[in-house]
Amino acid sequence: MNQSKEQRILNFVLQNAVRGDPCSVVDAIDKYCSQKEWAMNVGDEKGKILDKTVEEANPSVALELGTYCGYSAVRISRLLKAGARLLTVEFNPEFAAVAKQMIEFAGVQDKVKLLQGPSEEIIPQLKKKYEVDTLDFVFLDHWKDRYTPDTKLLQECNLLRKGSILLADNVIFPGAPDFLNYVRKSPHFQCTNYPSHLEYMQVEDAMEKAVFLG
Ligand SMILES: O=C(NCCNC(=O)c1cc(-c2ccc(F)cc2)cc(O)c1O)c1cc(O)ncn1
Ligand SMILES: [Mg+2]
Repeated sequence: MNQSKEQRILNFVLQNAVRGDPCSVVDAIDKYCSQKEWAMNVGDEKGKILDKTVEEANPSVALELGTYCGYSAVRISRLLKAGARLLTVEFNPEFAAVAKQMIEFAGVQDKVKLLQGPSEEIIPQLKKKYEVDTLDFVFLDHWKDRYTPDTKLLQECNLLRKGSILLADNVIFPGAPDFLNYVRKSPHFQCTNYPSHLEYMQVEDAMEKAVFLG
């Protein structure tokens, strides 16, 4: 059975990165996906915006929606303080299997909990099943038409607190127009747009930061 693109990315990392070194894993994925096969990792240009936002949030508990191969899970978790944790949600079992190996190779498995399943099922379980009180940081990078319903669900489940920071990828390309509308019109969010480019391409994209005001 021939390999998937995601398995090829993982194999390139296993052969070209340094076990236990998250930065070498991130760099190896970027090298492969910019030179060999495009893939929907957040990439280095938007990754730098992600880094700055994670540092601003300095989260004890972070949530990522859309793990894919684990690129941003590794990128985020390398910045977490001792004892902090990242919960990352992936719907697609094949992607989740690759991401699990990527996270373990990077040596961040003690900081990251990978949850495989639909976000709309997992979000309502976070408090009771995953012992979450509130989320300090949320990275939205899953299906673009899920950004708005899942943001509403996070609010309904009382998972956000005054100052919780949401960061959304791809608000220009592929685009999340309803999400931009929702958070920018809502009195409960303070929004900032960060123009950038689609990973590994010269196509315009942007990230949107939405701080929950309570
Ligand atoms: O594939 C699932 N999520 C990936 C979401 N991410 C994206 O779709 C995504 C796409 C692009 C992109 C950009 C240009 C282009 F030509 C095609 C795609 C870029 C990105 O940066 C993304 O983040 C998925 C599966 C599933 O079964 N259930 C729930 N989610
Ligand atoms: Mg994305």
